[in-house]
Amino acid sequence: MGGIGKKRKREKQRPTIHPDNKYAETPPDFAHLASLYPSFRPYVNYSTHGGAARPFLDWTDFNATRELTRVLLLHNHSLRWQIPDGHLCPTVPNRSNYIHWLNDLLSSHIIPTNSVSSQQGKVRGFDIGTGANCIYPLLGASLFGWTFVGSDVTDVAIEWATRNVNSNPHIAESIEIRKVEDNEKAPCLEGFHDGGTRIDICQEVGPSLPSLPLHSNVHENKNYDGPPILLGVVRDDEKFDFCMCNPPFFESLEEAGLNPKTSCGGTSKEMVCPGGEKAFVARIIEDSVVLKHQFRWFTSMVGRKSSLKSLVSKLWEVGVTIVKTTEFVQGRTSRWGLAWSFLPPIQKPSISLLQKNMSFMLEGLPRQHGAINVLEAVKSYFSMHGLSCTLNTSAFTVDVVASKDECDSVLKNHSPVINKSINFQPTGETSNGLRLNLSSDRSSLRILVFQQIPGTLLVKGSLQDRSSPLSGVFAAIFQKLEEALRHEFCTKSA
Ligand SMILES: C[S@@+](CC[C@H](N)C(=O)[O-])C[C@H]1O[C@@H](n2cnc3c(N)ncnc32)[C@H](O)[C@@H]1O
Repeated sequence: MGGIGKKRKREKQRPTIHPDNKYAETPPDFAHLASLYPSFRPYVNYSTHGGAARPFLDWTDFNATRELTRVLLLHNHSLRWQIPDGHLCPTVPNRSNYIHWLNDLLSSHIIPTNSVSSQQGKVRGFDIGTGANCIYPLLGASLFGWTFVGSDVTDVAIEWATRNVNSNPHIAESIEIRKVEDNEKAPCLEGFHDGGTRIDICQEVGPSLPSLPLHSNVHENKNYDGPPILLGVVRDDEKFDFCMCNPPFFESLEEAGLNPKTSCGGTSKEMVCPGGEKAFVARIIEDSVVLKHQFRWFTSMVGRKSSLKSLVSKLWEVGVTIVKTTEFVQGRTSRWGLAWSFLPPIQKPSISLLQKNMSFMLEGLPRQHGAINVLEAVKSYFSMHGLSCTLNTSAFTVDVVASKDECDSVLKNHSPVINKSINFQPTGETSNGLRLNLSSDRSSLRILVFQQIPGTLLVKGSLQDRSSPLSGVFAAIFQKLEEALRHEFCTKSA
């Protein structure tokens, strides 16, 4: 009983719909829509189970789901829309979640806004594989006034996406539909190794690509060898605030299968690519390394948690500065949003100059990752950068002593991979009070780790005093530490 109760409680706590989503409070009212739109009426059935007649749709009927999407886009977004039989039919609440999450990212000011100049001050996005439905550009333009390039490889997608754009003259100017040539191979990526053998995946075209780290885990996976995705499609002089993608999730038609409980359509071109979503998004990551100065945010939807995990590792390997993930839940289906950037995160000067204490939480840690492991990782992080630090296992603290120059060099370096087995020689003793070798240009900061609840740790950082020479870099150092710990403990435990 207790177990079931707990499970229910956990299910209730699962993230569901974005709070700004139109359907967050009130799901679509089928009876009301049927009363307004006669074409929708034939698809609404009523169950009399339990007294009151409750409207419902037959989700296995493609025409019913398509008509629902059509009337929702018309009713709630004033958008005229249609797709051909059998093509992927988007659900509006689900696709809106991605758009709202993107809006959160863009307005978060985590990275500079002016580093990639947008067209006439308007947000500009690139929708990879916009599909016949062109759903993301239509929603993004209508909800937030964004402008878009929507790309696709199939003639049918290009024809119907163009038709959907032109049916909405109020936003048509904001959306360009761009054909990706299917007969071209994506530009070659060099430098991947498979068991020590160098593999050149295809013949190189366009700008040369940097070698990726040799320990890239991509050799475990199938490589993408389809048409270009970003590189070769985005023009040299173009800049975008973001790219987005709902990739072909599956490796084969068999894997795509048919969910007998729903009928959202989807042709093989829409649903399947060799290597599946992992290969497709891995290629977006590789393209992003080359196009890092042309986009503020790169994002993609991911259909499997296992893909998310390996893609996040790949991102850190290629040297991104930020990774953000989110979970989109609709009914019983989960999808994940993955975002990354190569821009330096904004280090808020007001905070770094004034703030003496900072903290963050590490959540969802597996049992084997306790406070001591995190403390050891903190010590390892700083000592790998050459800073002297002391771990006090009874007080759950690490005291770090550094000069301003040493801190600056930490900030200039890429985050090192935390190596928990590193040997470190402490330079001083600490108990509750600090007793470290502080010369005049050196100062100390203390990191404390507390267990909040099982699986959740609070990491606190505090400067010895506000006038410390480290006060100007404290926030930035602490942010770097947070990224390194999240990378070590949160992505690997995902
Ligand atoms: C899962 S569908 C997504 C359609 C739409 N964005 C949505 O969310 O419903 C994937 C789309 O990617 C397109 N596609 C596949 N490879 C592509 C490539 N290299 N460049 C652009 N589009 C591609 C497919 O034709 C298909 O329309």
